[in-house]
Amino acid sequence: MSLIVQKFGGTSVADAEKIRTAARRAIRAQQAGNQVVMVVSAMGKNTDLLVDLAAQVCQGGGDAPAREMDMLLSTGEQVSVALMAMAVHDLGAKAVSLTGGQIGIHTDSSHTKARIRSISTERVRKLLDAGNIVIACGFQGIDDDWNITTLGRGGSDTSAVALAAVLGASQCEIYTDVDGVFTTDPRLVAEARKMDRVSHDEMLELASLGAGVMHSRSIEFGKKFCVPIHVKNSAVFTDEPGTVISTESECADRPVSGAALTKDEARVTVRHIPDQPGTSQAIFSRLAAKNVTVDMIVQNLGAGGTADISFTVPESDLKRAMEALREATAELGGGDVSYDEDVAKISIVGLGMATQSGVADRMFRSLAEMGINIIAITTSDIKVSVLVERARMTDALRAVHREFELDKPPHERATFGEPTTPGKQADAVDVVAKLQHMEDLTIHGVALDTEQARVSISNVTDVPGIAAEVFEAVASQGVLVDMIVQSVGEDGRTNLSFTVPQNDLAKAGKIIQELIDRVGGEMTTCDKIAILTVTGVGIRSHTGVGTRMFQALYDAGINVDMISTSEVRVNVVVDGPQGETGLAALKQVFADVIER
Ligand SMILES: Nc1ncnc2c1ncn2[C@@H]1O[C@H](COP(=O)(O)OP(=O)(O)O)[C@@H](O)[C@H]1O
Ligand SMILES: N[C@@H](CC(=O)OP(=O)(O)O)C(=O)O
Repeated sequence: MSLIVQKFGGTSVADAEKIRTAARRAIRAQQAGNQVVMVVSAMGKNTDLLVDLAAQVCQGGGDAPAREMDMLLSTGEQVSVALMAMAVHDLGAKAVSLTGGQIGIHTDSSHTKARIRSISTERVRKLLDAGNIVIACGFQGIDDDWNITTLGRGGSDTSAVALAAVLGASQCEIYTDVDGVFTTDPRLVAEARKMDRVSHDEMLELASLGAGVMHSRSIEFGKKFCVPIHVKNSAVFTDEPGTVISTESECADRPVSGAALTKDEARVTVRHIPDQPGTSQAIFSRLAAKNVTVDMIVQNLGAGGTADISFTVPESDLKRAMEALREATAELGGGDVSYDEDVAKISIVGLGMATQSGVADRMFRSLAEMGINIIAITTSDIKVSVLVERARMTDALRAVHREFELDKPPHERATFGEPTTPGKQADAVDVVAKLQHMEDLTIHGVALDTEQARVSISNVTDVPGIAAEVFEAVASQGVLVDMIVQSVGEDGRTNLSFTVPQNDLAKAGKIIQELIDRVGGEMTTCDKIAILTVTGVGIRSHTGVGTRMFQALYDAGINVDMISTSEVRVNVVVDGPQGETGLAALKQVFADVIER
């Protein structure tokens, strides 16, 4: 008998009628011959109401104790599962509701953002075998000391996919208030189109860059444990397929599959820090110690012995980030820290981007045409992110959606009816081994690329259109740009660095020189750089990765020139001759977590 996990988000259990509709759906799946586990979130906006209540009670300026926050937030899901079980009974089937602790979802003790360590399946299996629909609280677990923990906002998706993985479910259905995963948030861009399918890597990036329809860590599980995920509309009772998240992209030859917006992050900049080995390590180890997740790290080449570094942090972590930075700058003996909450991050994601030139410049041009200034840029092989002023974020999202014609279906559309199970079925022994460390860090590999060169432009006028002009010039020469970073400007000037294949450096250098002769600025190039890359799953959200990486490079006496991060990789640029030493250092520091 096959087992199905059905997850119902808050929007799908917002009132009594919706709860009954969800219960009917589960009963129907059971009547079709499946065992059914429902994972349910708090009703409607109840979690938000609880967060708000906590803020009203804590007026002393401090944060509410995290343990008590979890005790409070977990109650939202407890209300839903009890009501859901009652609805199932009322409709004539058997059901038992369980809290995270009762199921045996064991987590670490990092309250409000706990990670799953393991899940016991015995109790769930017994209840299923006795003919029950099992109704599980999403979003919560229990630590070694029986404290209730929560998995971070939106975490019920992660509970659902993790349960599907341990129970060997044939599929995990995510029911929500839209028809599936769209090319961008349909609430913000009316032309957004539902995708038939999307690959794990694209979804990982989209989810971590703001596509709130899925919790990014749930995609890690989907990928690690080969769980087919179907995102569907809970209000529609048809065979409408929704979106399948699996190994395949919707269309391989399109450069961009989707766009996302993050508006709850703040930009932090540390200027005038000593440009020497150990700077990044001092900063990121302190941030990691305070469990601050960092994104969009932009470090540009230093000038006059000092460097600037900028990054974004969730607004809710800003206070802790500032404390960490005060400690770090005191230790480094210099550095001015500033922040800006009036920013939003716009990203484009697509597997096809890795092999096509002229993608980033199209994004930059579409923003320039709307008069939107780019504050900072970072890229990885399958995404480009830019920081813009918050007031212009929706215009920016619409502009990039239009530019890449995401509203139009791809020519060669993947057909439905194909098996949705991934090509590579996980080996049973492998799965069991991984399940013992459910959410531990997994690194696929460490790599060195010595075929790239770097071009850096400093002191160019910071106006809309400058990035578009630079990358259109490079693309006009047919040169494939790999990493791009644009740091946060100062006094109306900004700096841009990017990497190109060594063979193309002369071409790129010539065209950029012509450009800066016109618009001002200075160019430096380096014909031999080394790019060190760590790839894996959920790298960005494991704050320890950056720390280990920068510590290892520091210990090896290597200075980091550029950094870029994404959910599935971290790249750093170092001096060419130091590449091999850097590679050896990284292999050693990640030896215990590299997948064999
Ligand atoms: N790329 C996207 N595709 C679909 N929905 C998206 C996307 N990005 C953001 N969303 C938003 O996510 C919402 C669903 O997530 P959420 O409100 O958390 O629902 P649930 O309560 O089901 O978890 C949608 O209503 C939509 O506005
Ligand atoms: N109720 C939790 C967990 C969750 O995942 O909710 P939803 O499925 O409605 O996004 C939250 O609001 O964060």
